[in-house]
Amino acid sequence: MDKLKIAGGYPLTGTVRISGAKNSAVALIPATILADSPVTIEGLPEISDVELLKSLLEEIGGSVQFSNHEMTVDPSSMISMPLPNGKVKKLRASYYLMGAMLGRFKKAVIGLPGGCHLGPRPIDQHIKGFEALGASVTNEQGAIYLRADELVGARIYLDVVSVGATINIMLAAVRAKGRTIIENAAKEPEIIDVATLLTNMGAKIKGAGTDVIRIDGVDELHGCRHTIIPDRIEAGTYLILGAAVGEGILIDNIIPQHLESLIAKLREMGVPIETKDDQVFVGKADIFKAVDIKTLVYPGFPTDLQQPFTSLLTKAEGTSVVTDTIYGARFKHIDELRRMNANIKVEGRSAIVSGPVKLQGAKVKASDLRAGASLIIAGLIAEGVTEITGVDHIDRGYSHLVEKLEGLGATIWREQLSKEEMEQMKQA
Ligand SMILES: CC(=O)N[C@H]1[C@@H](OP(=O)(O)OP(=O)(O)OC[C@H]2O[C@@H](n3ccc(=O)[nH]c3=O)[C@H](O)[C@@H]2O)O[C@H](CO)[C@@H](O)[C@@H]1O
Ligand SMILES: C=C(OP(=O)(O)O)C(=O)O
Repeated sequence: MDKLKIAGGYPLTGTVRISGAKNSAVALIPATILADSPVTIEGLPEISDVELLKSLLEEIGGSVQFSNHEMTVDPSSMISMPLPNGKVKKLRASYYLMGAMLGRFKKAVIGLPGGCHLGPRPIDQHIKGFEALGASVTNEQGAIYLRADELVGARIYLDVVSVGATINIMLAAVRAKGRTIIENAAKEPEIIDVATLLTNMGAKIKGAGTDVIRIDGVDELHGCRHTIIPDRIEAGTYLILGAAVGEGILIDNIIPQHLESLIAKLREMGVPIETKDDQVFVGKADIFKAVDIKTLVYPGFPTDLQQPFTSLLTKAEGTSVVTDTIYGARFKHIDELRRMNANIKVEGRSAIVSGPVKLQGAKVKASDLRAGASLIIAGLIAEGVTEITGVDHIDRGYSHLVEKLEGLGATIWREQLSKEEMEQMKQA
């Protein structure tokens, strides 16, 4: 296990290229289960969630080649192997194995997912969808058992707008009999990306990216080639980092429309931003104005950028209020930022940030993926050395992080945890 060290307080410049989207990748890879011949996905990020899903597909009999960001999955020899424990617990998106295996085999046994601890993360809407399609779903000792004689299209209204439930129901429905209509569907770009792959595989899907998705089931899906969309959350992280410590940073391979809410907030703070077709240039602000943010479903401000943005707000003049309406307890990074001299208090679903303060390097722990991103940004801002443990969370979602930051001129490196530190991590 590693820790990250950052010698902060220095300006960054240059160009950074954004990788393929984690939250697409983790759905596209399970979607390949539904095909009867090889599927190739180009532009995948090199992150541990992708590696875990690769080995889960291998566990169920798939043949998977992954090199140079390109994965080819031959699903023809897959079987509906039960996966009640093990790697499924290490990531959130293992829940997509439920929809994909149910769609293809009409049965699946999948352990309840892991992923970032952001407070309660129920999957009742996924289950509601599977049941509506005709599956029986039971929870036995922490694993979900799904079985159906046949899947039949249905009208499903999501009580909560959920990215995972929308995609999972789509995966189960593409090979069901007849029409499925998902109402109050999530509209995130990753949903369109998954629908595009499934359509290229022969599925009939209309309306992905709106709140009503219509799926007409087909008997078979075939192999194809697909290029993943860029990661808007990774791109957003570099935009925030560029605003915080950049003296001119160009972010390449980005879809600016996916980040309109963030770009608007950065401009409101006084950060100069120029958008081009697939690039965004972040200039240097002289002073930062305090702003309030409220996380919302897409196209609102993404909850996954709330934690990184909070680090930038420590530099703003005045009081900023950060409210997370998606995950009201997504504030585990705040105590760590306080160790670095941030002046933030949490009240209910909001963090109140007073600034500007001078952050100082400290030993801190990433409790989840975006808490890690927030601490990296804080470490780059802070005077002195910041040491971040919990790097395994960061590795779930940031491809080649150290190399990309070094490319911008940052002094950041990995060190192995000592035996003592490993012991402390286990006990925590
Ligand atoms: C792998 C992946 O794509 N992860 C993303 C996905 O997570 P994930 O798909 O798990 O998040 P959802 O969109 O499902 O969750 C949104 C909200 O709905 C609630 N909910 C969700 C499902 C359900 O059955 N019941 C229920 O009550 C959740 O607790 C949360 O408050 O979207 C989140 C919200 O944009 C992001 O933070 C995650 O990065
Ligand atoms: C919460 C996140 O991921 P996951 O849903 O995979 O835990 C995230 O990407 O910020």
